[in-house]
Amino acid sequence: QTGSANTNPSDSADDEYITNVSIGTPAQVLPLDFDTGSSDLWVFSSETPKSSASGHVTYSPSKSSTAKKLSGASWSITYGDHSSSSGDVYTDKVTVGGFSVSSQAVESATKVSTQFVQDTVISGLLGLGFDVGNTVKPRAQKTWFSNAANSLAQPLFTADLKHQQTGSYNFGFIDTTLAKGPIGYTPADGSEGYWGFTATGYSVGGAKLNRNSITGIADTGTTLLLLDDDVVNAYYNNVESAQYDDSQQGVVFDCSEDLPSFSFGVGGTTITIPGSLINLTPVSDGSSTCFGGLQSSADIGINIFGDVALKAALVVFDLGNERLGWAQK
Ligand SMILES: CCNC(=O)c1c(-c2ccccc2)csc1NC(=O)CNCCc1c[nH]c2ccccc12
Repeated sequence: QTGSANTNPSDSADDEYITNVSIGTPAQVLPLDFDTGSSDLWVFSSETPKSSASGHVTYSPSKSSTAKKLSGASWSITYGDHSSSSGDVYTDKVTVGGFSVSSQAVESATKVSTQFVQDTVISGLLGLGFDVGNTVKPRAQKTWFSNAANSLAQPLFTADLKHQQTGSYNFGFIDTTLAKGPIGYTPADGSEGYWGFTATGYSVGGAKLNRNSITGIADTGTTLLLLDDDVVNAYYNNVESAQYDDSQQGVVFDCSEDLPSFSFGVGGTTITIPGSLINLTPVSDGSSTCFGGLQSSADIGINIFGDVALKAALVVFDLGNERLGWAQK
């Protein structure tokens, strides 16, 4: 068996990607952000304060004949950007791209931070990280993919995120027609809950790859490509107008600049992010100053290959073989 779900950028900056998920009986369809950088499936619900839930599609367990309260269970999550949510837990039928998990832990939010309240295009997150990262207590719960894996044709999923176009999350199969180049595989480290891996080198503007390895995570839930300062500087040294903007908390440049590409080696293949994907968006509507899709990871302590990098590739999250595959698109 397999599943295939379309996913769409939430706005003109590809800030996040929205995928519809069916929860309960009859189906309640919620737009969720699929997140390989976390391991909780949590939703705005009938238990979320009305003021916070305003504008969001919500899940009502009381309206689902298959919902069951997971008695005594609670959850609480805080992300690196200091956004957070918490609540209690139900199990219910959850269908993604036509594939159903009959008893999935659905974490109902009784509290959500401002950032999520304001982000009305999503009703929560569907974690695709490793189960070790799940925050439910007293007993951690499995992710939707972990519950599905044994019944899928293959225990893997792929992410095909696109700039301002519809992409897909496919479960249980690899559609190689989505890629232009071969898939390079490299071991995945799931010990922290993330999909960790090591790139073998990088280059700017189509030059030969160097041998400076970069260890980081493949994270669909983070918008940017966040790397060490020496890499970021090596890149922006090629961008005439680039400068750090305190108010924007990042590197900005003239929107008219012709940005160089950024390439990294992984699993014996090279992934090249075209410069156009690194020109993320004007700092505000109509501005001729643009915000970079590549920024520093210095104050994060971990390198994040977020959506800016993932958009350049078909990425295979292979749980069965504990490996990540990257193919140029
Ligand atoms: C900016 C979001 N990313 C992070 O905070 C993050 C960090 C991280 C750590 C410290 C400082 C900044 C980031 C490490 S791994 C990692 N990745 C995740 O945490 C993946 N999940 C992000 C979910 C998420 C956080 N804030 C949102 C706002 C809208 C949609 C989704 C989200």
